[in-house]
Amino acid sequence: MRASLIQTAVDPEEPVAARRARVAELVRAQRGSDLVVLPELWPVGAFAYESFAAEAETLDGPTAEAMSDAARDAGVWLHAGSICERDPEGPLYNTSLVFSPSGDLVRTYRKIHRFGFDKGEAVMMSAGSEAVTVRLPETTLGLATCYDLRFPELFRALVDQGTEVFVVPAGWPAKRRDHWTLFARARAVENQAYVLACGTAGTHAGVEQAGHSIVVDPWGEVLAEAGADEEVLTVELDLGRVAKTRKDFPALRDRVLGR
Ligand SMILES: O=C(O)CCC(=O)C(=O)O
Repeated sequence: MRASLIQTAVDPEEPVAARRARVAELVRAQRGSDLVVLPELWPVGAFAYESFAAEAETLDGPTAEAMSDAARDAGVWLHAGSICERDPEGPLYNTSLVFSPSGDLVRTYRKIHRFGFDKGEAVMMSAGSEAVTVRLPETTLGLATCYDLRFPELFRALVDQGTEVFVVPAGWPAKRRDHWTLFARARAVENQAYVLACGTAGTHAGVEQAGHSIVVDPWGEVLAEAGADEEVLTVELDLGRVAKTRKDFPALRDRVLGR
C-alpha cells in the first residue's frame, strides 16, 4: 500500500479558503497513492484558539466538501486530517474525516484527549468518546490525533479492534519534537503496527510547529521522516509485516492486564 503524508504549512497570512484550495490540489497530485493523510486542524491552525469558533464547520461544510472532491478526483482513500467541527447542537469538536476513493465521508473521529490543560482546546472543545477504526480493502486503520499519542491505552484499544496502521494527524510544537518521534516509535513497537504521523509546518499563533512527520514500521524502524517545512512523504507499506512481526515476536499474546 502506498501512503502519502502531506505535511501542510499553516501560515496565518494565508486565508483559510486559499489554504483549503491549495491543499485540495496537493491531494489531487497524489493520484497513484492508496492513502493520503493530512494533519490536525490544518484549515484553522491547531493553536489558533481565537479563530476556532469563527472557522468551525459542520460535517458537510467547505473543508469536507473540498476534501470529498479531492479524494474522488485523485481516486484515493483520504484521511483529511481534522477540522474544528461545530456539532448542530452547539459544541465544538476536533474531528478527523476519512473519505473513500469515491468521495464518501466514511468515518469521523472526535479527538478524545484534548490538549491545553486549563485553556485552549481543552476548554473550548468537547471530548470525543469513541475509539474509531476504518476498514480498508487492504488493512484496518486506527485513528488518533496529536495529544492522543501520549495515551497508549487508546492505541491498545484500537489494536483490539483490529488496527494494523495507526494514522495520527497532529499540530505538534517544535519544542517537544523529541517526544513526538519517541511516541511515534513507541506506539509502533508496543503494538507491532505501522504509525503514520502527519504534522504541520510553519508557525501560527506564535507556536512553531515541529514538522518531522514520520512513518514507522511494526518493528519501530523509521521508514521516512520529513524536515521542518511543507513536504510530501510517500512510502510503500508492506502490510504483511504486521502479521509477520506479531507471529515472529508474539509479545501481544502475552498481555495479562486489560484484555
Ligand atoms: O502533547 C503535546 O506535546 C502536543 C499536543 C498538541 O499540541 C495537541 O494535541 O494539539
